[in-house]
Amino acid sequence: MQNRVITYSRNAFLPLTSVCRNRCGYCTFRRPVGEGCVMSREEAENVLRMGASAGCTEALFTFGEMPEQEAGFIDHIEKQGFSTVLEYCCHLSERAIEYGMLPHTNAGVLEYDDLEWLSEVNASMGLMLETTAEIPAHRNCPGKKPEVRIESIENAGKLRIPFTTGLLLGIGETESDREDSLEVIAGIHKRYGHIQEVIIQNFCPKEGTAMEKWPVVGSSVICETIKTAREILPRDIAIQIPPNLADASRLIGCGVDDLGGVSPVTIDYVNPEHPWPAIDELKVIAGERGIQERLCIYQKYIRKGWYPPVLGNLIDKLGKDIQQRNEINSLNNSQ
Ligand SMILES: O=c1nc2n(C[C@H](O)[C@H](O)[C@H](O)CO)c3cc(O)ccc3cc-2c(=O)[nH]1
Ligand SMILES: C[C@H]1O[C@@H](n2cnc3c(N)ncnc32)[C@H](O)[C@@H]1O
Ligand code: MET
Ligand code: SF4
Repeated sequence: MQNRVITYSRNAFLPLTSVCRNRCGYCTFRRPVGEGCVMSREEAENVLRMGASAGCTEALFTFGEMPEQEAGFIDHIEKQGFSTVLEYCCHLSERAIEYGMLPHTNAGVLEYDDLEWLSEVNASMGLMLETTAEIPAHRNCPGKKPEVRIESIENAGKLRIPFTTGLLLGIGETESDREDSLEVIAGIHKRYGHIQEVIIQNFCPKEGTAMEKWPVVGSSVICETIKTAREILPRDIAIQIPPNLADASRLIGCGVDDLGGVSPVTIDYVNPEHPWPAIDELKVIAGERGIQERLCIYQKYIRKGWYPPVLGNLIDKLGKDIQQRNEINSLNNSQ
């Protein structure tokens, strides 16, 4: 995997709701229940339309965890014509498929049954483990308890959902906690075989949060963690870093395989102060390894047929589309 080409996915980011039952000390994405706390159908359709015309292959649904547990939320979701955010997500996933994009959902922790029916319209799903350590940043976060996250990731394995997980670095964990978190992910993958990528994401302090002045981890810690991840994780798991948060060109040499989802039509709503590099810049970051587009479901899982029947034709078509684009790009490079 070390010398394989660097990959990325072209996506359109839809933050369906900012309401969340957790209170992570590092997060500015979360907002209280109020006007505009649910993305309207019109806004969502706009992002899907723009994404499709920009050649995106993935619709990324990321939002607050179990928002229905927050008082007054139901009124806001009902205004869009749904009784839960997952019903809304399911509807928009179907719309995304009609627009020609593969849905990938990161909704936080989900109940087994919810995971099961949402997976019927998703090509892949994700949930960051964050860390196996009990840390103050996760006080008042029922969904960030390590055992709760681990169970959810295992459930995705039982359901054969191609899965993205990862670590958030510098939130109060120690070096040995990072090793422990990676061992846990490796162990889950050995049992279920569904982890396609692990994100090594560095925490970025945000103004107005409890962790505004919290020290950040430097590139050397990120690099060490990537190397440790490469040692601990099975070879078939890709290591992803977000190119808008870290010094990606330097970290490539540490064992990175992938630059994750990059959205040409929206900002990164979780890290709005960090714009993504332009798609042309990804080529510079990847250097001699070269850069190629991938789908949100990796080849291995396409071959195994780990996707719902409704996605068969679209996966086939998009696979051919990106193959053609990748060939044209590599031809241009060799001229
Ligand atoms: O733009 C972002 N994309 C995030 N993504 C998107 C991700 O980079 C891509 O959608 C996947 O690589 C799938 O192609 C996540 C996906 C997950 O499943 C879990 C966590 C994340 C976290 C982020 C994030 O913080 N910012
Ligand atoms: C969607 C993912 O975004 C990450 N996330 C949440 N807040 C921050 C932040 N301040 N800096 C970096 N990553 C963050 C978490 O790991 C979450 O699971
Ligand atoms: N709320 C979910 C989680 O933290 C996904 C998005 S975070 C902005 O797991
Ligand atoms: S990081 Fe996710 S779970 Fe934590 S408060 Fe923000 S939206 Fe909620």
